Amino acid sequence: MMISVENLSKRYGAVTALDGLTFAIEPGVVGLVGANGAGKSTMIKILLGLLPATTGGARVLGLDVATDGPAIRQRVGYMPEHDCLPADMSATEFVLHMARMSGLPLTAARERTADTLRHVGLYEERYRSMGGYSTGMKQRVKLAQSLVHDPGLLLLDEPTNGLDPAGRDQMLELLRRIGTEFGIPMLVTSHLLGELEQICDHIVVVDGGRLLRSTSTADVTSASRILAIEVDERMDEVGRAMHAAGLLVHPAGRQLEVELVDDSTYDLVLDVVVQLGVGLHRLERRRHRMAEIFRVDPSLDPQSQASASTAGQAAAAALQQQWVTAAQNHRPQESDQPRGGDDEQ
Ligand SMILES: Nc1ncnc2c1ncn2[C@@H]1O[C@H](COP(=O)(O)OP(=O)(O)OP(=O)(O)O)[C@@H](O)[C@H]1O
Repeated sequence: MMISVENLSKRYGAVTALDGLTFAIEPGVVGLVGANGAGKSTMIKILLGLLPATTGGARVLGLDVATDGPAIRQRVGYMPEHDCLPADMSATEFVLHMARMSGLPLTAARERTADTLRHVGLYEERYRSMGGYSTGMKQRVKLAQSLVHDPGLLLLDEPTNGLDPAGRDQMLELLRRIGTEFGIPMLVTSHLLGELEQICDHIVVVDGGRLLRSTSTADVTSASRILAIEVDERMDEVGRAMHAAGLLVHPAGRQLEVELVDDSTYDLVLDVVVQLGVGLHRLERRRHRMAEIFRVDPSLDPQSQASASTAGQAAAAALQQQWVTAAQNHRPQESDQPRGGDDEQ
């Protein structure tokens, strides 16, 4: 197990930063997502053995955070969230210093420093003072110093923070390569679910210090029970005919969405299309979107739901209402007076 956390809580005076978290993650590229203040940095500091938990505990690479902090920090690379680089040092000087601090002999430290800086995409600039670096360059140096001692695990706190969209993409690509090509497991935090979805095998979601989900990305983004259908004309009429055929259908922009019950759903859809003689542009199963993991999971403690998923419940209720309304609007006996041609523009 890469990381296991058991009933972990952390309080700073009256503030509860982490509240009874339990989860376990296998080696891989793992995302820890939550809004600002959700408790991500606190979690990372506890995992490094730098901050004691108030109650509960955690193990990192099999080591106990309460007693094995120094051994954990020797084996783990850490990229802190905030700018922490000395302005008057060059990237080479700084990363070499960090390599020496971790115990590498001088020659090995020099080699590793040059290799690591090249891997993260810093070339001639590495001899210049870091005070003049862009945010993207500083993030690369922070990443390089976390990698230089060849760690068994990386803990990266908001590595895309402050980057523009192109810089974010480059950083995500770099992390993906480090995770897959070099095979270094990592825990990456972000407040942006969409970013982590791109590179992570597993996602842990925290909200207000509580665990909302711990799930594999593949599970969440697997195929849904919804068929998306696009026809070349008369979408409203097609929708009504599908409803008359017993399908649960509703419009979604320029497409119709039909609930997939079993294989016969495909036959019913195709029958309608053939009967009405319209052209079928698209017929495919929708993928789940990662954002759906913010929805309520009934297996979780009810208290965490209340704060966590108001938005999720509202979204689910709105979706339900849409289905009902759409079904009413598609009632066949009203077919001579359809809704005012919406969704056709
Ligand atoms: N040293 C501290 N003393 C008091 N409260 C703290 C301390 N550190 C963090 N907190 C509080 O604990 C909560 C969790 O903070 P934490 O920094 O872990 O969240 P985060 O998810 O990393 O957010 P961010 O991305 O904004 O850093 C917040 O309410 C924060 O204000």
